[in-house]
Amino acid sequence: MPIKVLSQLRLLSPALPVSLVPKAKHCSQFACFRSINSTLSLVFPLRLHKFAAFGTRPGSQLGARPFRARGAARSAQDFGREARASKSLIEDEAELSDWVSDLRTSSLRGRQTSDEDSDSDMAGKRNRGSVGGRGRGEGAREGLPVKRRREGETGEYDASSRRRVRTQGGESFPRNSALRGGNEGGRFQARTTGGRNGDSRGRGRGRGRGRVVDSVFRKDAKKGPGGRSGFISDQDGGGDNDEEEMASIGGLGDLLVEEESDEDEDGKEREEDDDDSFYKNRASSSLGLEKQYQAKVTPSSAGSSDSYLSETRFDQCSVSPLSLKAIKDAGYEKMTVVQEATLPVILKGKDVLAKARTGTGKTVAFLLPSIEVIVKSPPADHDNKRPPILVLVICPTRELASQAAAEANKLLKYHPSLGVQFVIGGTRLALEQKKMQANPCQILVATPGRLRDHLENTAGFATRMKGVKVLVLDEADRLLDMGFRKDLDQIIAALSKQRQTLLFSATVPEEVRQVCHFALKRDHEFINTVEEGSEETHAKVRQMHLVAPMEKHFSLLYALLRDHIADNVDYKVLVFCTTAWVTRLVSDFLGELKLNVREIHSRKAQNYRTRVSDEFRKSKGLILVTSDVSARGVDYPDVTLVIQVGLPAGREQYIHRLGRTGRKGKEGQGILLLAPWEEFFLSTMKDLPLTKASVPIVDPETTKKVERALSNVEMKHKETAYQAWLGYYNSDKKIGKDKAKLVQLANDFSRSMGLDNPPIIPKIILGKMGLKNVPGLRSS
Ligand SMILES: Nc1ncnc2c1ncn2[C@@H]1O[C@H](COP(=O)(O)OP(=O)(O)OP(=O)(O)O)[C@@H](O)[C@H]1O
Repeated sequence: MPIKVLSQLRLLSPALPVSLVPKAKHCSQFACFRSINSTLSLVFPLRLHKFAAFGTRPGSQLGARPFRARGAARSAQDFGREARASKSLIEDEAELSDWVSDLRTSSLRGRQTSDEDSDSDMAGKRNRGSVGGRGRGEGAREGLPVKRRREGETGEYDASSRRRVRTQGGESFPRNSALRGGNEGGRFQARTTGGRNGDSRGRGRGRGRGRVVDSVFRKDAKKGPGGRSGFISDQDGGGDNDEEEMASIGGLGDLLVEEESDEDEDGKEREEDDDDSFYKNRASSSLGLEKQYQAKVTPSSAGSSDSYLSETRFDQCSVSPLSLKAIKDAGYEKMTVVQEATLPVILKGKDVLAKARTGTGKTVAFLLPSIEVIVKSPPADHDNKRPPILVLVICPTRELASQAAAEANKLLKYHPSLGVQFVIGGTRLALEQKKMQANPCQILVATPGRLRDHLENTAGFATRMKGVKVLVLDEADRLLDMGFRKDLDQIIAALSKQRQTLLFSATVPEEVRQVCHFALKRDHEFINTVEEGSEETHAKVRQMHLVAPMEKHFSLLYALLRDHIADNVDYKVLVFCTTAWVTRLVSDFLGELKLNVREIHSRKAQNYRTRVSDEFRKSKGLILVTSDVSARGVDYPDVTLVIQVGLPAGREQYIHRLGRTGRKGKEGQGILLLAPWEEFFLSTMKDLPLTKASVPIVDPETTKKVERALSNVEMKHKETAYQAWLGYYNSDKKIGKDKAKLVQLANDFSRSMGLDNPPIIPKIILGKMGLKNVPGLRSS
């Protein structure tokens, strides 16, 4: 009884201290919870895995080398004692979803818990990019109503605010095509923030802290520190190649709220706006002393406008010989531009916010100096049982955490006393706890939700966290959006204020730049390697859009792929779809057309996703149809084409998805396939070099083939795709506000799959979507 179920959950909402939670596990109404959970997972396909206190934790993660104690005991307050106040479940929908999940996990089905998150669907809700709300990651869930939205999530907002960039003099102006000029000078902008407010941002390019980067490197190189020697045998920290869609997602709280009135929903929005203004106020005060400076890369690195490597070699920098040895083994000789720009600043101990294009080596850019900080810092006194974590890297996805840990392992190859470990959602907390106890490492890579779990539930962990010298937020804009902020608040509160903080991302929207100041010191430096007036995307990636009626999308997609395959023997294509279920549908469809295709999304079991991800990384001649689980950070080499079908979650998400091709200075191609009513999205990307794609030929024979393929796709898959499609676009303010029109469009989508009669949707779901009694829908 879903309504009853929701009311039962609501009964639990006023305050649910963690300590009370385990009792739920032994609740006599276990069967009832199981049914709650299965109903909820059907209706709200959330990722449900985190709430450790409610039951067994799934999965595992890999540790690496042990921590070598270097001193005596050191005390710190246990975070547990400062644990969060009890709160409403509605306030923290992700945790509620996790709790529900754990009930399911503990259910009599005896299912392998490590697959839990595959049951959740993160992809049903439009995720408006980095300033999006709780529906982060791959979006949120299939077929869900998503009412709670923040102003910052709208395309219009993105359009106006995103394109505000600073001139050398610090004034803001809209970026437009006239300002694009490549980076003939090969220069990047590096600025500091930290003080001045408002419009009088002061000094112009080249003034203030101006300096020439290569001279800095030469100077620094003379200092070259020594290092320890030895070979590390234990490399397991990087081996777990899990996929993370997001540490947690929003939604259930939304739904509970939605069940009530619009006023409630508005109230929720106001609550979040209040959060925003709190951070923005803090942010603007930290912007008061803003300074700017310009740095220059060496002339030779200025060659191509898209050059990702600088002329500076790692051995010209102040890097320890053992790190240099590892860098050499990894095959890196010259630094990438972002590495060159950030290394000396980080080594000086500054907080840094860095922006650099996708695939340009940001991971090494933050890992290498972090390792150097540890190597150079004197041994501290500490509790041998609870040795401090010295570097903490927080990533928004499991995949990224795993990649970063693997990269760290490469760099630590010759540092025998240093190790890396990663902790990620969707895995068994207890196992992580054991591994951390047995093998405490100095570097920890984590997803935010899981990190918070450890803070709250792992003995001594909070004490270890107090030792963090360097905090890295990878994909900073994503991490600092509303969805992760609560987790981050708690995490940051648990860290020492003496730490150094580094924020890296390919996209740093202005509003996030402001919000992010809560994590950084006032005198931090903003190092932007994307030249003013140039695009955030790679010049070598040809970007095109194709606007066509929805009924043609399947044929056009097939024709685009067919043509691309014909022209590229070593084709490697990513097809991004709006939701997990739409991803499955498209994959089925392309499979029916005998294309070599794989699918990856949050509905797939973790081990399958890991396997497919690995296969795609290594393969050529393969198409990977994917939801936004692959949008950020995933380093698939040599992707020749990225196709995005339907509205991306936002401008930033478009850029990150596109960034899966053209990595490391390579060429690539991107095509955005939209319906005419989605064309408005292009206005948010006017400063990007998108051109109109030529429409591929779809002859009658191809049309027939496509129709046949669609008719072979399982009906159930079409039904779920229809529902997911409806949920996704329903959450878009622009499209979702006119429900009748939305349903018309959904029915067009249904027809495009070959279903003239749209699939039936259960009334309860329609109610949740706010679509009850909307003409054109069929309900049961
Ligand atoms: N100095 C270097 N020289 C050559 N290759 C490098 C260097 N530094 C990093 N790389 C490689 O470049 C690739 C891209 O790096 P990475 O994934 O860190 O990019 P990124 O900027 O974080 O991308 P995204 O924004 O998509 O997350 C990786 O395969 C990495 O091993």
